[in-house]
Amino acid sequence: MKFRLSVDIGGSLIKASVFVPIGGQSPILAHRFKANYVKDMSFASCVMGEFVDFVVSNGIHKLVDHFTACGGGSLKFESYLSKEFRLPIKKNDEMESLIFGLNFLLRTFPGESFLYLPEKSERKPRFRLPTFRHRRDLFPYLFVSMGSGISFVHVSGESPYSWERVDGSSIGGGTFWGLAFLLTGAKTFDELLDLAKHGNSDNVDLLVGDIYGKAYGKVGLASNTIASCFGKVASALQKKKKVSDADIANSLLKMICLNIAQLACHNAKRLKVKRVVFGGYFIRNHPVAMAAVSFAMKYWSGGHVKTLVVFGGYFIRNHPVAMAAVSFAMKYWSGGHVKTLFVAHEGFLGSTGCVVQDCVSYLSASTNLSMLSLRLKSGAELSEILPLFDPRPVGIRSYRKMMSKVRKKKNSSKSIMSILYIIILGFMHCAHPIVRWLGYFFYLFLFVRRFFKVIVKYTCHKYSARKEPKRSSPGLIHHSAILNLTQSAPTSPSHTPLELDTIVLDEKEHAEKEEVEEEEEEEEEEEKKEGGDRDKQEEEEEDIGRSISIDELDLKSNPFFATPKTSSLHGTSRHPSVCLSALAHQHDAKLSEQIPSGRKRSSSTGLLTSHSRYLANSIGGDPKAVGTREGMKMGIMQLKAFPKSSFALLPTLETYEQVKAVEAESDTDLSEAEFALSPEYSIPFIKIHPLILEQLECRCDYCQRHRKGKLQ
Ligand SMILES: Nc1ncnc2c1ncn2[C@@H]1O[C@H](COP(=O)(O)OP(=O)(O)OP(=O)(O)O)[C@@H](O)[C@H]1O
Ligand SMILES: CC(C)(CO)[C@@H](O)C(=O)NCCC(=O)O
Repeated sequence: MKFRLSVDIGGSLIKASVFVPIGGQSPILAHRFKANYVKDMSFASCVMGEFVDFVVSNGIHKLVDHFTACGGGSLKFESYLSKEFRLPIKKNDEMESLIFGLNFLLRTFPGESFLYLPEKSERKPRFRLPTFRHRRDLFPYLFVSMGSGISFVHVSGESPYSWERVDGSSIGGGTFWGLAFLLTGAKTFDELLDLAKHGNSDNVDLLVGDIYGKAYGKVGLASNTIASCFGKVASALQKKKKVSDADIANSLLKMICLNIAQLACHNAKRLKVKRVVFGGYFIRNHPVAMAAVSFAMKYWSGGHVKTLVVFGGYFIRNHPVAMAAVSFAMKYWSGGHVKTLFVAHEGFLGSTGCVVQDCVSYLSASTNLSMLSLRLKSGAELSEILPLFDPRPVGIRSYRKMMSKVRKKKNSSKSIMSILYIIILGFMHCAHPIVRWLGYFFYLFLFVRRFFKVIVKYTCHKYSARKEPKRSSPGLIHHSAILNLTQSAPTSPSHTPLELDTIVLDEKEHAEKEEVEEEEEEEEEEEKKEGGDRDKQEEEEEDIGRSISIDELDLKSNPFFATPKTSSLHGTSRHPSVCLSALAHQHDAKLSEQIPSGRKRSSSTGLLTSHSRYLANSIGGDPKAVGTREGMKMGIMQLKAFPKSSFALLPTLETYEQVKAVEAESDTDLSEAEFALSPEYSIPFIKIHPLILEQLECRCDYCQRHRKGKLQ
């Protein structure tokens, strides 16, 4: 799997996403970018050259063999870009990429969409939502792309072709940008947002109360409802009153957002859709915009449309005023029936869609979105949106430079300190004996500390050398996970195992592999049909692969995990370890094939621990966290990401309460998470949750002895 570069070249901005596979060409890169992820960058369209410079100076164009592009600029700048990068461009449709990216993000990443509820908690107004795992929860919806201009797209399904652009508005982000620059002294977009945050639109807008003196109750207009945007300005200027830039920016932002939300509401009503999703860089997590759009949606739907609104777009950009205004507006106009959602990667929907589509088409044209989501999650992590116009500290090469600077600095400060120590040592001879002895003790302390540091460093080095070496490194599990995209969704335990050592670099090789695998699968199926005994075995295996919900596990009455007594008796993670290692013995042959050489231990528990660490590594987690609360959290997040699997990372989960506690702490809803043996890996013990082992009546010595003891 190679790097992927995608760009969305819009009317105002260029958004780029780079897919970085784990264990990339540079070890620094692999270290810096722990796992596969899509990294976002953005540039103003007017600085197309700057974008090209960024890609070229960081050598990103050398890491890819082509790049994908969407948006109007992908057509306009096609020949310019392909000449600069000396790479072929694959052009994707703008709307198609936006929808693809949005569906992918909403269906894949928990917390991608969030409610903005400033009235609930001022300190933490965001309420992150889980993924839309079920299609019925999401489709159909109305997507509002808030870019330079506004597009309203009706999305009826997951396929990238199930959409129709039903409306548009030329009053959008570009309008705000242009008018705000005209009307205020702001020089950058960020300045504008800052102004809007501190402004008060009531000083500029004419309210119903300003006209009526109170509410116009007969037609349902509250006194604080805006009767006319900027309606106070003319009279204020006539009276030679100054209108502040902040108030103008705040009012303008609200005006445009309210207009967009109003159109969205009318379109939603017309199309009878229940959900409206807003995206585009214009919103850009900006609280004023989000709040304004939310308010408008609520107002204009008149409370009749139960609407789930997801706002995106860089315009809003985490801005508390915009988010509050949108949320308020949506609630107001819908009579409380509208849920206003914002998306975290709003500005990068197109480029993310492109990069993900590119991964899909590279591997297999038939791979569907949900499969990709599932697979990417094995190592995927979306980076935070990086600041605009400041690509320097984030580039690959710049990172290398940065690191070498840090190293140089460290080295020079070390040598200065050593010289200082020698000088002090010289002076100490002339000092009072007490001071001298204190000095000697201090030096002894420094020496001992250094000694331990060296030991720790040596062990860590040994460990990290294991962590990210060339082939057969744990990190490569991600490669495999991605490569497995082409295989059908795992349904039976006999599913093809992951090949940790294989990186398929070209489609041809991959296609050949696939053919062989398909043949093997067919053969296996025929064999199974032959023997009745085998049928039985198959049934058993199917049962193991069955998904079990956490509630089904009835953990409270589970003798192993329900009482604290059990945990004190067997230590925190002994039992699962023993169970797991018993299973490990059963599958020893397979294990020895799959655990990288030199990692096998004589003790089965040791084997398990090493394997848990190995697994932690491979999912981009902290191996030191295995068996700790952090490890638990990570495991839970992982369970969420792989709904059909469970991990050995969870052996310390002893009680249902504990699961619940971690669930609450990690802001994850586990009610839908399924705990089951995953058939994707041929190493079953990795995937077995200790709680499930118990359910499955594990036949390992330890469990059997324990059961006997209980019976007696
Ligand atoms: N730093 C910024 N500089 C310029 N505009 C910004 C910035 N941050 C947010 N914006 C807003 O984002 C808008 C652009 O949004 P977006 O990138 O989604 O649209 P686009 O793709 O350029 O346009 P279109 O989709 O209409 O072709 C701008 O018009 C502006 O309102
Ligand atoms: C032209 C696009 C689609 C380019 O992204 C966008 O800016 C837009 O939807 N503008 C509004 C055009 C209209 O009035 O329908």
